[in-house]
Amino acid sequence: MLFLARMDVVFPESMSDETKADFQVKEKAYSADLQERGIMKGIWRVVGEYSNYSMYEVDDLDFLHSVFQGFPMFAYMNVNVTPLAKHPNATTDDFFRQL
Ligand SMILES: O=C(O)CC1=CCC(=O)O1
Repeated sequence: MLFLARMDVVFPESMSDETKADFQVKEKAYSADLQERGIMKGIWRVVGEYSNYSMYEVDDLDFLHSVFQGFPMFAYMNVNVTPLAKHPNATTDDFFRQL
């Protein structure tokens, strides 16, 4: 099953630049691992915002939740998830293989 997530990152104003940078390094490594494992199918920056859209292919909602909870920035993110079904007009079953 495919899921689209929007993540909005909100760091507290009191957080230092060093701490933010440390979170960003850890987030990048965690994200790269998810992509290598084929769990995260892609991630895109929302232009002009500290937000992303990312896509996940998983069979289990509890597992998806654990994936989100594992993000180092999880405590500082608002996550909205949309499940995606096949559109009747889609010309392929595997969009990502086209990329
Ligand atoms: O959008 C960001 O920079 C935060 C983030 C969440 C997952 C990821 O890889 O980065």
